[in-house]
Amino acid sequence: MATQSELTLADYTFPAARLRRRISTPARTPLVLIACGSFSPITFLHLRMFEMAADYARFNTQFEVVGAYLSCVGDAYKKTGLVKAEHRVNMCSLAVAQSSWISMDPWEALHAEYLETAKVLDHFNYEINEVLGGVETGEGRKKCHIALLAGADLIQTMSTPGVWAESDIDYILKNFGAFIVERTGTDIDEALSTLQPWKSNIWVIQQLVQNDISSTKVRLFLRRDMSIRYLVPEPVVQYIEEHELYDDDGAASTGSRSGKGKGAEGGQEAKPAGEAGSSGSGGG
Ligand SMILES: Nc1ncnc2c1ncn2[C@@H]1O[C@H](COP(=O)(O)OP(=O)(O)OP(=O)(O)O)[C@@H](O)[C@H]1O
Ligand SMILES: O=C(O)c1ccc[n+]([C@@H]2O[C@H](COP(=O)([O-])O)[C@@H](O)[C@H]2O)c1
Repeated sequence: MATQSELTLADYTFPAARLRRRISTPARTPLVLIACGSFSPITFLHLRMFEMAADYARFNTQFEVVGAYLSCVGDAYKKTGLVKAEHRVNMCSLAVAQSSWISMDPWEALHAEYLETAKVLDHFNYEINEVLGGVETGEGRKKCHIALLAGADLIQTMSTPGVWAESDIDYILKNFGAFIVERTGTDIDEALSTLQPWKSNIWVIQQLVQNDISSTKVRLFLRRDMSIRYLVPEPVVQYIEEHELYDDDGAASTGSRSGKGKGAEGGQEAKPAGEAGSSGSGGG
């Protein structure tokens, strides 16, 4: 497989190999889950989100999951702690290498400019429903429902003035909707309070085993020379070691300390590891 550093948009092809092209229950609506984020680095919780969402969809909705994608933000996002896109894409690819249904799509990360999430979801809709023509049901073809998969902190940022364009929130929640995984430190009711007009397109998933891993904590452990084993997949541990990522603040990173609505994590570095805050709006 070409590493992301060798890939350019010119030779990009949509990764469709793990997308199930035939639905097993024709009455159901095929669903593809898209997790957008920094993934700096990817953790087991990010992977676990897909499993939680698939269970939730199976037991509580009329959807049938036919595929799932990780999409890393590009370097222009310039969030604190963001290592270069090529590393994040490579780590995500390693993390899903053994998965039969989760893929890594480098398209967003290959862009030099920042791409809003609405555009990223449009890309998946185009590739899956327009180019590939959706999925076969046995009774004809059906378009897939493309949905955003995110943690509660991300949906909370939709209520934070200035982070998202109002028109994008409407566009995303009307046309795609979101599967939201509860997250320690985020009040889900509060996070959803301003999103009531779209509530029929927002599915909230309880974490039955509370898991508070965050990339921020993983980076903090690495800077303190502490183990991150069993917080992130082993090939990702090895990749981080090989490339000496996150050893110090800024090395191999995109360089900025602030980005689209994101602050520095310097304050957290001063705290003992156990007190490091959660990420996202709570402290990412
Ligand atoms: N522990 C968690 N519980 C629920 N959702 C999570 C958790 N960790 C990450 N997510 C979600 O995963 C997606 C990608 O997150 P992101 O890459 O920002 O990870 P993060 O751990 O929050 O990173 P950072 O600590 O750098 O802010 C987001 O939608 C985020 O809400
Ligand atoms: O599209 C937007 O306007 C927008 C505003 C804020 C955040 N996002 C996306 O939400 C994700 C947030 O990731 P993170 O790591 O900052 O929690 C990332 O994929 C961003 O591109 C997108």
